[in-house]
Amino acid sequence: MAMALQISSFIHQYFFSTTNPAPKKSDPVRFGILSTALINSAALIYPVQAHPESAVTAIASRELNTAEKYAKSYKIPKAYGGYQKLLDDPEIDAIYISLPNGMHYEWAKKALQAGKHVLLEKPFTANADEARDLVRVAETSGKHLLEAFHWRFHPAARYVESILSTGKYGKILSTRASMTTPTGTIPRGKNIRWSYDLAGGALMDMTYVLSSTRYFTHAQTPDYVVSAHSKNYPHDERVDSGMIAELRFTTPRGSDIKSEIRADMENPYLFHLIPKLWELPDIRIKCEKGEIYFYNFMMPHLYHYITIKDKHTGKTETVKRYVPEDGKPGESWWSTYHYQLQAFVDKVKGREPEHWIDGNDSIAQMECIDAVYEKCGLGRRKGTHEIIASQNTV
Ligand SMILES: NC(=O)C1=CN([C@@H]2O[C@H](COP(=O)(O)OP(=O)(O)OC[C@H]3O[C@@H](n4cnc5c(N)ncnc54)[C@H](OP(=O)(O)O)[C@@H]3O)[C@@H](O)[C@H]2O)C=CC1
Ligand SMILES: O=C1OC[C@@H](O)[C@H](O)[C@H]1O
Repeated sequence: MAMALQISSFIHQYFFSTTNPAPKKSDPVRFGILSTALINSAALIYPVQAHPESAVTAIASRELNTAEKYAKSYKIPKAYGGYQKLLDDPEIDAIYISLPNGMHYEWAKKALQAGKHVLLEKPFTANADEARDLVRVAETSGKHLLEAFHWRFHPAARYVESILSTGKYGKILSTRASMTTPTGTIPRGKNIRWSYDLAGGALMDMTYVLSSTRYFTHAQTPDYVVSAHSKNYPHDERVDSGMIAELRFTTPRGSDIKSEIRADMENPYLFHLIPKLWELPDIRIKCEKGEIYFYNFMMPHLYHYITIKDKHTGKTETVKRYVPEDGKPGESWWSTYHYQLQAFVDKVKGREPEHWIDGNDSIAQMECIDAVYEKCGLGRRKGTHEIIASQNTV
């Protein structure tokens, strides 16, 4: 189902950004994009079209020809054959990195060292060691670095967070987060999600399940991982096509919170016949005095609902939040990516964004991912540069 969401998001983004083009201000944040990845248009190019203070100035691909074709089709002024060439361009302020997971660390580090701000796709890096080093480099560079957990910037996510922050429903007891896509929607083989060398795998790709769990519980790293079971890709047993795990967290919001997560890139069909298209990414949060359920937390701009059950009264309320409640900037058609862009531009411009994800949060997220991979026996993921280095020493 995740793929269907992705396609809907492209259409949504294309439609609303082309019908709401923003007149540009004189000094936009000039983005360069590393790679011609599929996600670029939904995550950055279309949101930029509808945003007054940003511009996509350059695209880089491994091949110049690919970059040129891409630049032409999206009306991007400059095209580079080679990622470093784009980083060397002094007319670029910020880099959006949509490279395969295993390449995030290397190129984010190079971008920061070239004096650029960085919007880095999830997962932040291949593992926590890389995350720690990258955050250190960002701090030294004085540039901003943001992990592109777009969903957290949307008013629906902000709303769930605000309910929990009131403490009305007491301590959190347990959470259950899930993200799946039916078998066949990510075709086996070439897709980066199946490559060990590019740090693919279900938990890496559908890392939203840990992100949502950690965000709403205010958790950093788990006290321990109770269990973790991977379903392995038959063509490369080091890659998880699915992952189920149970973690325990102690946080300001609860002690020994039981958190279950499930990610599956090959979700079996119901009765071997029906793809479970209704299984959108969701999270259930059980508290002492109530229960909150957030359906489609990952792309809430397309559709979502939030149910809040009060254990005391027995009443259940259903809420949808497509715009911020308090008059803050936002339109009903703004996607998670648009909100994310707004926050990123605010930060670069020296304004206080509505929401932000700091480096320590991204480090803790990668520590959780490492812990789950260790527990299931697959071991922490390796970065592409690490794999190449180990091959060269053999
Ligand atoms: N925020 C979100 O909603 C989403 C985020 N993502 C994240 O974005 C990133 C990109 O995902 P996706 O758009 O599916 O990626 P794609 O597979 O569409 O693109 C990846 C790009 O990376 C470049 N690349 C460099 N080296 C390699 C290599 N060895 N093999 C393959 N590609 C290579 C290629 O660009 P070129 O040839 O131009 O150099 C390629 O087009 C991932 O980190 C993913 O987790 C993905 C989907 C949604
Ligand atoms: O980040 C993502 O969001 C949508 C999914 O379809 C995709 O696999 C993943 O990379």
